[in-house]
Amino acid sequence: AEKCDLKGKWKNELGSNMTISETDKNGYFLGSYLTAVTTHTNVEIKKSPISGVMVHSSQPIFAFHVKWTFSDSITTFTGQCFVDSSGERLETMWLLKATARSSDDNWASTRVGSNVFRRL
Ligand SMILES: CC(=O)N1C(=O)N[C@@H]2[C@H](CCCCC(=O)O)SC[C@@H]21
Repeated sequence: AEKCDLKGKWKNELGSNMTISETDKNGYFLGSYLTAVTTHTNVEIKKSPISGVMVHSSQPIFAFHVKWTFSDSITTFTGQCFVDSSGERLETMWLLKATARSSDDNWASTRVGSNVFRRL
């Protein structure tokens, strides 16, 4: 299969954009994420740091987390980079953990979803 490279700029169908850096020889990478959406009202959305790891291969699997700079929450993404007829795409699933006031409220503090990113 052709090589799918994580490095570069990606966008998803929500309009969120992310940039992923070079991966080092151990597969670690950094980046930044600008989300188009948030559950928080009256916050200014800002770029947030990505740190992640991938397995070197032609269609690499990866995992990364985003520590949101404008809310007390973290999203972890897990996925794989594929090459198809229309180019490269990242197929991901994510978990968003928001800070709960107490363990009683914790049941409502994790969101899950899936998402596809294409090259910007
Ligand atoms: C790719 C995808 O589905 N998502 C995306 O691009 N933005 C939203 C979430 C943004 C969370 C911001 C902080 C917060 O509201 O707590 S992470 C999963 C979802």
